Amino acid sequence: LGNALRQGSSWRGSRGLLALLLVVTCGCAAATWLYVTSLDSDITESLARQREIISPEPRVYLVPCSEDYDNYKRYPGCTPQKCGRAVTDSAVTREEAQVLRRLAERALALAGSEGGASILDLHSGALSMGKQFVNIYRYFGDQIRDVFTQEDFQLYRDVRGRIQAIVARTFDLDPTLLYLTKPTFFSRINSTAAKTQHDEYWHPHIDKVTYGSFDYTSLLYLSDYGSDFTGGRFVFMDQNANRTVEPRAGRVSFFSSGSENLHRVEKVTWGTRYAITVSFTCDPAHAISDPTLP
Ligand SMILES: O=C(O)CCC(=O)C(=O)O
Ligand SMILES: [Fe+2]
Repeated sequence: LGNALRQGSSWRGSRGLLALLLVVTCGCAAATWLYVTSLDSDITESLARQREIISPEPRVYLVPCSEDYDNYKRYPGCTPQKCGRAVTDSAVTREEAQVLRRLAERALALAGSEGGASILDLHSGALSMGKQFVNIYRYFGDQIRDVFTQEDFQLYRDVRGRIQAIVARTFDLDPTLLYLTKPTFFSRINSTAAKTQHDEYWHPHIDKVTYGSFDYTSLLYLSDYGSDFTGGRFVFMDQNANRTVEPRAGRVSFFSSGSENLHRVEKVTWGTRYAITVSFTCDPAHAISDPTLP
């Protein structure tokens, strides 16, 4: 009997050991899974889909500010203290976006890059042509008045003002301490293979590093993802995930320009994508005035 009891208890003991082993194995598997998925940056979330309408309030996604801003002079009331991204479909109407898109089509039809990405900067007059740029005001002279009207410039100024107000409201800034800066430009992207570095729009970058004076970047989309073009989504590249914004005509996406907002644009696979990049600085020395016809 004593023997049988001893055997019984040792059997119970090894069953306990087996259960413990099972728990440890499952625990290890779960930890490994969590670790692997945390390394996997292929998780993609959408911040804004083309088919939804984000209105009246912007959809705001805050992230901690990077230390980038510490390397620059601080401008109270403007320098980012609140960082992140936001998307709104109520700042610019689809009709206004269409007017601006037609303007971009007319202007970029004058020339354009040989590769897939062309830009037009109304301030400097820079327009992609073949493998380089020309100054539209010099190159086309008075003819440029057939392409742009005073009303076009008025609409551009209006839209710029509305975007500035919404950036200021979202990030708790004084709107009068935010200035337009350069480059501010129209872009046209299609699936033609790149011919020069200027055509390589898809590289991950930080606007503050690429463009220096930027503190807040805004993008006004003039065409629709999925119907005017495919590919070409905007991607915020976060530590653990990619967060996309699908372009929609009239949609404004805006964000603080530091490394908290590393981003890229997917390659356009079909069709043509139009957008305007409107950038803001806190440094009055880098301010530019609204473009006007010469
Ligand atoms: O067109 C876009 O969606 C983004 C372009 C961009 O990243 C830039 O102009 O710096
Ligand atoms: Fe950018």
